[in-house]
Amino acid sequence: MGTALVYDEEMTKYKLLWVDPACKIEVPERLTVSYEALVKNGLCQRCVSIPAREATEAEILLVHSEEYLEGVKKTPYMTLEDLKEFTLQYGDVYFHPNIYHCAKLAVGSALQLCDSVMTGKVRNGMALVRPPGHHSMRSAASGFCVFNNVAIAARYAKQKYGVKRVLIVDWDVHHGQGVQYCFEDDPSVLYFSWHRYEHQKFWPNLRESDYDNVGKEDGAGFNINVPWNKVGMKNSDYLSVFFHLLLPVAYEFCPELVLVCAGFDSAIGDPEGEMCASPDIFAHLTHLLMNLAGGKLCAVLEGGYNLTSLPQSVCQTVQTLLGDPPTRLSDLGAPCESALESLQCVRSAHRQYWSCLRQAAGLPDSHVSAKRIRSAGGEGERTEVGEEEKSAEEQAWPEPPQRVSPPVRCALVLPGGEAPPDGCEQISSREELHPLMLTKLREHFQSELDNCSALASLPSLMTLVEKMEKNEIRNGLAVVHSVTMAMMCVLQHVGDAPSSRTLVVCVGGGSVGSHAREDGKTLTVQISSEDTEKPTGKFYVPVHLKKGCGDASGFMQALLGLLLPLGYQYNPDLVLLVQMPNAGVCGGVWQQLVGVLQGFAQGHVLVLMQEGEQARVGPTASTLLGDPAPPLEHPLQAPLPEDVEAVETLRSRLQSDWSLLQNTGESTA
Ligand SMILES: CC(O)(O)NCCCCNCCCN
Ligand SMILES: [Zn+2]
Repeated sequence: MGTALVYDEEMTKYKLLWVDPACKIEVPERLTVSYEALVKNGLCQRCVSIPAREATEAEILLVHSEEYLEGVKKTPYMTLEDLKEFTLQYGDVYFHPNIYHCAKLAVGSALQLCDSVMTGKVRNGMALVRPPGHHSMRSAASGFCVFNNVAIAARYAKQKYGVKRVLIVDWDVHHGQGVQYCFEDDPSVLYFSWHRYEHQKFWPNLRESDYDNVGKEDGAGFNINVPWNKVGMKNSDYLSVFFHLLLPVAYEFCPELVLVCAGFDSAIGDPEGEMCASPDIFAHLTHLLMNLAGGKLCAVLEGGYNLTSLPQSVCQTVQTLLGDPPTRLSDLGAPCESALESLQCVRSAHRQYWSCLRQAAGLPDSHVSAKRIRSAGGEGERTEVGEEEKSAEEQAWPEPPQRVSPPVRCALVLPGGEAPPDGCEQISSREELHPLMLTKLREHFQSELDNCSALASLPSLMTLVEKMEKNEIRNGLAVVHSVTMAMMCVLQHVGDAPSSRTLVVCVGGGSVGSHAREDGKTLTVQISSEDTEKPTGKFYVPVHLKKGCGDASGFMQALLGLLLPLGYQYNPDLVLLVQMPNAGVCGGVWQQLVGVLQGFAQGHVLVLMQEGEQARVGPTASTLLGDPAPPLEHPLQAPLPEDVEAVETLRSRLQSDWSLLQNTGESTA
């Protein structure tokens, strides 16, 4: 299934007709440069083009009042003076004879996108619209917004398609107070927003934008505000909030539809946000949301005022929606102290509503050690003077690198005779294993080697790895006689490369110790129900879950709160995902793991399975081919206290080595 793009150049046909410093950044070029960048990068042509349409009055009235609509309806016939007069009643917004038409098109575009996704015509998509929407309220325009495009789309999806739970992720740098007011008492719509706040000093200067505004009455817990109290937030700050707050809650909420208030003023160079996250961060934020709701994701443009970073961010988002591998994010540092404090405040405020945020009993908040930030080389407080003096517009950043999708997406090595699932290429090679490899194997696997079939698939596996290294293949799956033998082969082969880094994810028990060396060429995370004899090290992380991989919530907690931060900071060039014999991992969680891990290493994920696990081949291949993982069962049970404690203990022990694991501020030290 494809990716929809909704755009109509009619929405460029309104602009500011008088002097107003607060509004001059909201220009028609925002839309044209974004659309032209999609065309120039060949992304527009890969999308399913969906026409915009005007919203009906009934659709607008899903969120707005009659009197407000009646007022806006008159603006096309107003003189310039009347327009100025009409505008004065609202804040930081302007009207124009054609803005009502464009505002109806913006809402209609969001609804068209919604229809295309909900009817299964496409998997996901983006609507490039203006005027934006998330500030507009029931009876008021605000912050360049006239109608609340995304809020109307959420109500529309619930009414027309019976959607029971909608997640709205607002990564725009401003707080979408309009959305918050709309759903704050509604437990069927989870609104998440981060926003520049600076302790209420930043627009719209609302007390209710702070982290303690968790929603009201039945909606308590379903409104999540992450205030940024400093500017200059970076990729690691954004990712930390995803790993330690948004994703765990989103998986527990288990939405049937994800709407994104896709504002790109949270990117570097934007005069409003003054943040320092690179445009390619949106490739990862999008990727991390794409396995929710069975992949049903609608991104609707909100803000974004730097005409260089905006189109780059739009392209990064659409390219990920299309299934291209995200770029590798390099040198992710520690989240800054201010971000950690905000993160900790939000987690505390929401702890009572979300079982994934329950603190491990007995581990007081203040278990973090003050030395942690300094020893992790974390910036702690960002003191680079250089950045501070440069204005947002003077900031420079590298153009996001090309995201090439190899000619073959998924290749398989299967035991003799089996046909590969549709869309996958099969690899079988007759070459002999390299003698040095054979020697190495004999050292470790004397007994198995007597069984000649043990080696059968290894030459093909090596061919698969070589094709991956040459970027001829994006990812692969091999069903082998012995996964530990295959693992050794792969790591022996890639380990020869001077600076190779392989993230090894072992699902299930069993000894993987031999290869997990401490030279940093591999980082092994083993999730199982067994206590492994090998001690935890910086590069070997055994996650012991009481019910092992059979318990979805425990597993997801380890995946989101441990494995993702570790993997992003390690930044491997290959991910080796090994399903150990008798791992007992439940299907849904396995597919989530296969889906999420493709955000690393430009999608180079190699899955190893043992013969006899053939049932898993089909679903694994479909996820490797880019199909979204099916949603986990709802409701997700609360993680076991022992598992919470296990993950928490590992996190606090490892966070001095891996600073992306941090999720509490030093102030509690
Ligand atoms: C969609 C949106 O969230 O990007 N709208 C932002 C509105 C900002 C209003 N204040 C501007 C002050 C000028 N420095
Ligand atoms: Zn904004």
